[in-house]
Amino acid sequence: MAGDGAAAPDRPVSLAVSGLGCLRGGKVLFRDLGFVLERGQALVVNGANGAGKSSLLRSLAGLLPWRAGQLQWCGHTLKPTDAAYAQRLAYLGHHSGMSDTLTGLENLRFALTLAEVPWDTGQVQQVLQQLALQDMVSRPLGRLSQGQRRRLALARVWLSQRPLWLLDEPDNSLDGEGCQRLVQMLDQHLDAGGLAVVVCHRGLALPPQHTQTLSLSAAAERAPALVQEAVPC
Ligand SMILES: Nc1ncnc2c1ncn2[C@@H]1O[C@H](COP(=O)(O)OP(=O)(O)OP(=O)(O)O)[C@@H](O)[C@H]1O
Repeated sequence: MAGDGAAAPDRPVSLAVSGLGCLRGGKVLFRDLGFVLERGQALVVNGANGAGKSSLLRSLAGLLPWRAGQLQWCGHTLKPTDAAYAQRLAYLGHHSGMSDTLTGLENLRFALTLAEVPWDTGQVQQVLQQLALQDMVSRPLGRLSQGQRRRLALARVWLSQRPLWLLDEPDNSLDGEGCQRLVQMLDQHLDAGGLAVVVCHRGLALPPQHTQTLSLSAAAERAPALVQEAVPC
């Protein structure tokens, strides 16, 4: 199925983070943060506004330099600018990063071309169907609702064929049905052996045996608590 093919890495993947620290605007957001994700596992990150969740995700994506600590991808120690690692991840920030004037399909084609992913019409159609987007992808993005745009951004991630997904509040603007589709999408990605780090205020009903939760404290001086359980939806 499309989801499986889109997510399946060629071989088992892992991400190990240790001693990670982040300084932003002269303030320590977190320090000595660590976790390990093996094939098929997700980390859900929660915490108060301003606690540093997006900064953590940007650090993991190599968009913010990490001040302390180490990242290992499949056992190899990374530098923030490691191009091979960048090609293994799909990052979704608060904004979709798509053009308002292009249609949904044109945006997807552009994004997949940039990511050097071949266009597979069958797979694209299947992902669009799973996110209930078929009827709106021929419209310019600027004429879509926020929830529809978010679904399209998720389609971009799904079709990216990257094993590591870094998703910042992917449920933003999604209705209940959209949240269910997001969970199904993540389930399929994890089933196919992918990894995910998901920032989420509300929590997502991901499989508990494959999900860790990291709570970033608003008080930056405190060490973050890592709990081995899922957050109920
Ligand atoms: N570009 C920036 N320069 C300096 N400080 C920043 C910058 N962006 C964010 N910050 C600060 O870093 C801290 C953490 O921000 P971040 O966006 O990571 O928090 P968050 O946990 O994702 O918050 P939210 O739940 O509101 O999305 C905040 O105190 C914020 O003011």
